Amino acid sequence: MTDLTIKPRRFSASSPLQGRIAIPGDKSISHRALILSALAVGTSRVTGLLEGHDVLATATAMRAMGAGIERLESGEWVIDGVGVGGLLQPREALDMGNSGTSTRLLMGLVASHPITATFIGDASLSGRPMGRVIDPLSQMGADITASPGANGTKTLPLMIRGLAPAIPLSYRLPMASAQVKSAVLLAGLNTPGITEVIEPVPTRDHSERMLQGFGAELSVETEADGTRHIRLRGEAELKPQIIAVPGDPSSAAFFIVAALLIPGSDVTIANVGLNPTRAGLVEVLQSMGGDIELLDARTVGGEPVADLRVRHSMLEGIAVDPALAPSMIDEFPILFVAAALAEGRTVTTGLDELRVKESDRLSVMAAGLQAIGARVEESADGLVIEGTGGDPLTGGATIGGHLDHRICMSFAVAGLVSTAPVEIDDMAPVATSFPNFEPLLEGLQR
Ligand SMILES: O=C(O)C1=C[C@@H](OP(=O)(O)O)[C@@H](O)[C@H](O)C1
Ligand SMILES: C=C(OP(=O)(O)O)C(=O)O
Repeated sequence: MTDLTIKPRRFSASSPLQGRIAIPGDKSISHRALILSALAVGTSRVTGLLEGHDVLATATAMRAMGAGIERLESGEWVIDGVGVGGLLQPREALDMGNSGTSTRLLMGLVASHPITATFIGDASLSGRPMGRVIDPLSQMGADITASPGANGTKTLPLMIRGLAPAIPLSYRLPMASAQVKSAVLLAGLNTPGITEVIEPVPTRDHSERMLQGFGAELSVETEADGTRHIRLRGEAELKPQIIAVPGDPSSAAFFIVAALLIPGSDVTIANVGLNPTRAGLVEVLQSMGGDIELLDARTVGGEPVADLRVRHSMLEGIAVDPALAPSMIDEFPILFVAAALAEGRTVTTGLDELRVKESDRLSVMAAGLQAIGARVEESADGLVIEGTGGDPLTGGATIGGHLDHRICMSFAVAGLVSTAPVEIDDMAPVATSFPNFEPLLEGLQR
């Protein structure tokens, strides 16, 4: 799984980007398509599956727990499910690579099956907090032994012994996290009675949509203040499905921002997922003055999708509403690059969660942007950025990618709008979510 070849790359001031591209499948939806297909009774087919390392880690782990998972051709996969309750004891440790989503969702599955699994991962993943899933899953009866991390956190490697039947739980999320929500719901699938997740701040709802699509009894009730109560009836029988995975808005984000920033650009990005719980970046960039046109809005695989036409625009700084953060949580690194070239000041707050992603995305972005000439200040929960008003950044520095795909791609885009080249020490992590990022970029440069 882990490719140890280091790929240093240099990104230089770019000619206009022009043309049409299709980006790979959505990472969140791809994980869930594999997991739920593997738990259905019968054969499911998935098209447009993201074949990034993170999703492949989920596929390998589900195979190790008994599912039949086969790749027919690019993006097209067939999955023979074992049925809810039918997961087998994996013989070896499950290697989650760099993927937080794989780890937390699969921990949820194991928690309510009568099996024991060990989870391991790379250096980045092994530093990330797992207490957030260990707490609710332990309340459901799972027995979990984790490694001690920095500041009292619980981390990988960890071992989880599931309990079947598990104890149904009503759990109020202490942080806005779709991974924690999904871990509890997936544990609830093989648990008698009703498992409830109470979500004060809405996060991506792909698990809810797809569970309903597979025939699980799941309801969502929203209070006047927006708090969502998601209730799932356990011991569900999932029916196999045919799933078309839409393009990943989090991958599209790099091309949207590159096209907005590079003069003369006019790019159409086909088939971009625009689920409202994911579309915050488009809204923010449009309110900064970005020319992003939604074409042919339609539904693919139960998710809203459109083609996006993006043209070079002068952006204006903005105070980003922290309530939008969950709907663009993975897009802040590239938004910071956009803000660095906007006219005036951009202020972001409420972003503590960025500190526990593949890297501490607030401090890594602040330091990297400063190194290439941007004016950035880091606060406890956000960045304040004074833009150049469209002038290029200085560039001329080497940026550490910190095993974080989104950091690598954000600074690649920054290199395209810098006077001197920006070197990324290792672009290999990009293969976790967007294996063809570089060829797609080269194909658009005129
Ligand atoms: O559920 C998911 O598929 C994801 C949820 C988010 O993480 P959190 O739940 O930690 O916010 C996001 O950052 C990640 O890339 C994918
Ligand atoms: C945070 C991310 O992924 P994960 O948590 O699955 O590692 C991401 O893709 O930006």
